Amino acid sequence: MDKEGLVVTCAIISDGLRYFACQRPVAKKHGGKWEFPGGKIRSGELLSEGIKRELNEELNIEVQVLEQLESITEAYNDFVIHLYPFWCKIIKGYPEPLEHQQIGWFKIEELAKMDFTRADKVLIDRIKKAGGVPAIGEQR
Ligand SMILES: Nc1nc2c([nH]c(=O)n2[C@@H]2O[C@H](COP(=O)(O)OP(=O)(O)OP(=O)(O)O)[C@@H](O)[C@H]2O)c(=O)[nH]1
Repeated sequence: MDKEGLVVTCAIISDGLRYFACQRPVAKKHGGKWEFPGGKIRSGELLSEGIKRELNEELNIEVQVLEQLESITEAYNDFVIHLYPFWCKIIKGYPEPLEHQQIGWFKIEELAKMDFTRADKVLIDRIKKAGGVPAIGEQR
C-alpha cells in the first residue's frame, strides 16, 4: 500500500438546489462509482490549479474556486486517498462527459442513495448536515 497516500481534488458545484456528479467509466479503478469531478494532483501543482485543470480536461468547463472545504482521508483496500474538495462555480462552458459514463445534477437526498466511494460519502454527509453549500448563482 502507498503509505503517503494519493492526493486527489474534487469539485462541489451547486445550482442552489442540486449538485453536479459524474459516473466513472467501468474500465477504470472504482469503475461505475459516482464521484465529484476532479482527479490526481501532479507533482509541483497547487491543489487549486489541479482542480481547474481536471475540470477543463474532463468536462470542458472553466471553474472559479470559491472555497476550499475540509479534506477527507480514507483507506481503501490498496491505497490511501487524501481528498481535497473545493466549492467551485462554473464560469465558462457547459459540462460535457468527455471522460465519464454519465454526468448529471442531483439533490442531496439523491446523492446520499447513489454509489459513491467512501471518501465521497463522508463529504455528502457533511454537506447534508451543514444544510448544503450556499447557492452559487446561475447555472443550467
Ligand atoms: N475524481 C475523483 N476521484 C475520487 C473521488 N473520490 C474518490 O475516492 N476518488 C478516487 O481517487 C482516485 C483518483 O482519481 P482519478 O482516477 O479521477 O484521477 P485521474 O483522473 O487523475 O486519474 P487518471 O489520470 O489515471 O485517469 C480514484 O481511485 C477515484 O476513485 C472524487 O470525488 N473525485
